[in-house]
Amino acid sequence: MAIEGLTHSYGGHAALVDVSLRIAGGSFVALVGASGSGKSTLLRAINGLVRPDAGIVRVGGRDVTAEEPARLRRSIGYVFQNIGLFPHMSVAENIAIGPRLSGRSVDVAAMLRLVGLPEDYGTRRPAELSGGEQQRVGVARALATEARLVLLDEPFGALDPVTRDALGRAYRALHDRLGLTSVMVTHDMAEALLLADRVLVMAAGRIVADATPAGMLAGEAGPEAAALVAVPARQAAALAALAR
Ligand SMILES: Nc1ncnc2c1ncn2[C@@H]1O[C@H](COP(=O)(O)OP(=O)(O)OP(=O)(O)O)[C@@H](O)[C@H]1O
Repeated sequence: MAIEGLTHSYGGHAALVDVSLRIAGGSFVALVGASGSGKSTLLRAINGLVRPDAGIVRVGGRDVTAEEPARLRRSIGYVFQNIGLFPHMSVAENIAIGPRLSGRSVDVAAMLRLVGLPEDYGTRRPAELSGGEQQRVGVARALATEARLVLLDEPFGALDPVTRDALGRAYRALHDRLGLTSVMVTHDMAEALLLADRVLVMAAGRIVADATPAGMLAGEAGPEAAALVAVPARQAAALAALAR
């Protein structure tokens, strides 16, 4: 995926300022930065939920800013915090809805197995699942579209730390197995460092750091990144000292 000169304002407020970026197919990119720095706007400009004022987004060589948003969203997976499952539909219907809109059928049982849920969950309503299970359904729904690019906006943010860790690692394994390209917004720098191949830091609508997790930890990515990395690094050191 390639982004060139992406710029967007809400009213007079600049949310994205001339963002250019290349993301290699198969990579797992984490997007971090302070609240309001433009992370969600960047994701939403990629899948057409936000029409940028200027700039180009190319996915697989085609300019998606020119595409019809509904169609685009059926080819790019999107997983977000409060996943927005339809409460009156069964889990199976929720998973099948995207493909159905494109006139395709989907093997719901296979999708449930893929995200580690029992097949008989298909008949349940979302309210009959835990938050973590609902989030797994959200991942299954995104992947049922056969999307190979998946955007995740704080996907595990509302979960307890144990479930969050398990789901993050399970998603990373799926990413590797299916050869996905994933872009994940997270507020948790430790999660970004542990899951991603590459970490981007945003501030005031711009990308201010871009490095591998190892590069971030080595202090190669500049002051904004160093400040964010200092927190989990200090916590890890403190925990290691406690365990001694
Ligand atoms: N629909 C909107 N209308 C007006 N302003 C908006 C809208 N959406 C976002 N903004 C503003 O644009 C800026 C970037 O918002 P965005 O949601 O992209 O940030 P973010 O980095 O994802 O924040 P957070 O981490 O809090 O989710 C913020 O200042 C926000 O207030």
